[in-house]
Amino acid sequence: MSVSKNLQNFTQWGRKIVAVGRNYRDHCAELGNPIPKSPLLFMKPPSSYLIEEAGPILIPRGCNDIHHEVELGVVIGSKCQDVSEKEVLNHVAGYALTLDMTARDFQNEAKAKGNPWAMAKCFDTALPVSRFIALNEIPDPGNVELWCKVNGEERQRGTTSDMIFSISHLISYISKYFTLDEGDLVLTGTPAGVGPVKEGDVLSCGITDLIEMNFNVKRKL
Ligand SMILES: CC(=O)CC(=O)C(=O)O
Ligand SMILES: [Mg+2]
Repeated sequence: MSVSKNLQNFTQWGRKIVAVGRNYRDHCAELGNPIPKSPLLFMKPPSSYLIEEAGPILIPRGCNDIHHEVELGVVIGSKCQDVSEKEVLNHVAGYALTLDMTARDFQNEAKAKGNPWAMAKCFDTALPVSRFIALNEIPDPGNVELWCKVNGEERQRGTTSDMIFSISHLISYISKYFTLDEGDLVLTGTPAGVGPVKEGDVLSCGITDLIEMNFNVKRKL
């Protein structure tokens, strides 16, 4: 797919962000969650994007347990509606390295009450994101090593080959229920090792041999 120069600024488009949860067995196990039979989906708003130069990750007011979740993001290049798994890669413009920051205490409370996860997943700065990564930089999205460190100490290392549902399956599945548009981002779930960060920490993550990003963590005043 040829990518318009403009799409390299996908975070400024204000497009949808669809996130997949529980897509790695080891992560399901660490939080005691069942293995899903079909993709578990939720949304994050474009106002949650945080690019590296823009400042720190802000722990939301009242949150005492914010977790890092490193994930591969997929940038949609053209409208996806009822797209078959075989066709999906024709609609992918590129990728991004992301952190699905999660207020775990808010999420646990919401889960216990059967409420939605918006407070846990949608706060400002809940989606630190890298530059646009072109298709040729990730020749095989099904075999990408992701890592995450807190103050230099490794917390997460996993590979997209361990996803329960592949990128093709996820995007085809989503497109059967709602349309994905150019500039939308799909977060593909996190491997094991999620855990807390606190004010003053430095959170780093990367794709091995390709990209690294670093964020300071502060509490929102
Ligand atoms: C338990 C979660 O927060 C689900 C999620 O986002 C994931 O990546 O898994
Ligand atoms: Mg996640």
